[in-house]
Amino acid sequence: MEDYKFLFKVVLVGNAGVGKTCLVRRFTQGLFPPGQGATIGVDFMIKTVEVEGEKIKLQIWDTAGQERFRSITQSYYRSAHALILVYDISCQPTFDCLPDWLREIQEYANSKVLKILVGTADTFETMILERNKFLCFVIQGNKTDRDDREIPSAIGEDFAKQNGMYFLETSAKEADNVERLFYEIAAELIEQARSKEMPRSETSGGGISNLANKSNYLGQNEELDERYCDGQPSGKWMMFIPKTELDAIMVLSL
Ligand SMILES: Nc1nc2c(ncn2[C@@H]2O[C@H](COP(=O)(O)OP(=O)(O)OP(=O)(O)O)[C@@H](O)[C@H]2O)c(=O)[nH]1
Repeated sequence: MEDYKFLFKVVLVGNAGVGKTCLVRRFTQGLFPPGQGATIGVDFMIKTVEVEGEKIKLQIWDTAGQERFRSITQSYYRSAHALILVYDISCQPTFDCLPDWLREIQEYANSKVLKILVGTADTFETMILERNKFLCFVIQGNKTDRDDREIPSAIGEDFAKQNGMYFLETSAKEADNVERLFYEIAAELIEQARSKEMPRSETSGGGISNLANKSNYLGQNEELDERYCDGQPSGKWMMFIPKTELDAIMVLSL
């Protein structure tokens, strides 16, 4: 099994044509695709990075910006650790739509919540996340290589600040700030994961069921939700799968 310490799910959303697919391909494949077609539904790519000496697997979900795919893409927001909301700095309407995106994300991120702890037998590292709070939320202006900018950086930055988000401008075309975007997200998620780790003693009292033969559910959070929570979601949920060898899962009743 591949060796990594954390698996993080990063989801990109934003209007059609802002460059989400190009950003993902620039980061995961190091190229700027010529004649990139519109994304149909949702696509995903994986890249393992090393941050602060830890191997981190980033599962990057690229959603379609077109309205007609919205019902498919909505279901991906709620299981994200980090959400990147992208606009095109040379296209005012893509910036004007950001409040609508925020409303929609809020609506879908606030659905059922539950709390699960996942650990390995000997270390039992655990992390708990609030489902209705993304750990890392970035507003990102793309296409900085263009000379027909419509949204000044300061306006984008203000919007991000008002909504408590990170802000970064990138160019997928020129590979400007793209690595930085994903590495900073990974670093932020690691920090938050570490700060949420609980000592072993705090985890006693819950029921532990053996998952040794079910480790193929790594990262499949929706399946974990359904399978291990008896259809009674409540409280918080867990999204990190911390170790390659998953020995046990603890479901806490709240
Ligand atoms: N100049 C410039 N063009 C870019 C950049 N990133 C993407 N593009 C162009 O913008 C267009 C749309 O890019 P995509 O990556 O397909 O956009 P998307 O957001 O994934 O679009 P949907 O899949 O429809 O949601 C393409 O023609 C890209 O070549 C960039 O950084 N600079």
